[in-house]
Amino acid sequence: MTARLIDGHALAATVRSDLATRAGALKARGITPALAVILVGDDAASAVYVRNKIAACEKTGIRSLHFSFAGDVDPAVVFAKIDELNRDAEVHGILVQLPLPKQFETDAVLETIAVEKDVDGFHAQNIGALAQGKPRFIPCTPYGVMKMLASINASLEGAEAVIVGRSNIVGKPMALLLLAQGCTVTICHSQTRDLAFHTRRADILIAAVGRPKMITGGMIKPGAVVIDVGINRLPDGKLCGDVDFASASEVCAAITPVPGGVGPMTIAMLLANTLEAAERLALHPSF
Ligand SMILES: Nc1nc(=O)c2c([nH]1)NC[C@@H]1CN(c3ccc(C(=O)N[C@@H](CCC(=O)O)C(=O)O)cc3)C=[N+]21
Ligand SMILES: [Mg+2]
Repeated sequence: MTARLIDGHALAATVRSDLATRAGALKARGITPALAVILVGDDAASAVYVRNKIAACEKTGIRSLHFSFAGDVDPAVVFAKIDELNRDAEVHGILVQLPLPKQFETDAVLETIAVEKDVDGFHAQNIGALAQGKPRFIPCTPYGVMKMLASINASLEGAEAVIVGRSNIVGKPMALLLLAQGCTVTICHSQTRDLAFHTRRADILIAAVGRPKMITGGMIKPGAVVIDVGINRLPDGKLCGDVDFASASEVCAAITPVPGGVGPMTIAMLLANTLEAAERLALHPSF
């Protein structure tokens, strides 16, 4: 291994310590920052992520409220809960864990969350604000990736950034953020004709497809920065990313591990957005 490792756990701990200070300052003014998490169904991975989120809240002095519903729940029940949380002045952030069961229209659910409490940044208005270069909440995974790039002083102005994956929650907002920092951005996806042609040009390569080890060393430009957003569970139970770490780390300059990379930073930025929401609501109580 020749590449520098970008340690998501260490960076997340740094972010959390700053957040804990800010949470303390809010509490001194009588405001306890609070995040409400809604989980529908019994997806095992979702349960792990939600547990990690709640544990991270506790470490940081953020109150967490957790609401679980059966997988066959009537969507009206979940809409009613969101509505109640939207009105609750003691709740600053609301997150509905994705994916939702089939009977839900996901966009309709996300659009129900009050924009000023949408700490995932998935509401159409918040995505729109980001697209216009006036972000209100930056989606947590791409936000965490930007912090990881900053932590190694990656130069972004004029850099070739290639994103593999075009999801609304990672690929698209990631492209907007890199674009805003001066990268020339390419988004690749399942219909891209020659994936390796694009990835080999990348100074910054972001893998967010959900296909285990699909990006191999031969697809990477020597000296590139490689960010692995994928979290795949192999048949043996081990986690791996979308990047083949062994071959990639022989070629690139810096790389994120899985686990211990983007995942912990995603959670840290969720807490950051929750604190941001609480601070804004403290400043503008009528907001
Ligand atoms: N409304 C919503 N917001 C999200 O932010 C959201 C979501 N839905 N649905 C699913 C994805 C995925 N996601 C992760 C969060 C933490 C880890 C994480 O903690 N990963 C650990 C390992 C966890 C494990 O052991 O499985 C790590 O990479 O080291 C991973 C993935 C948030 N997401
Ligand atoms: Mg994607």
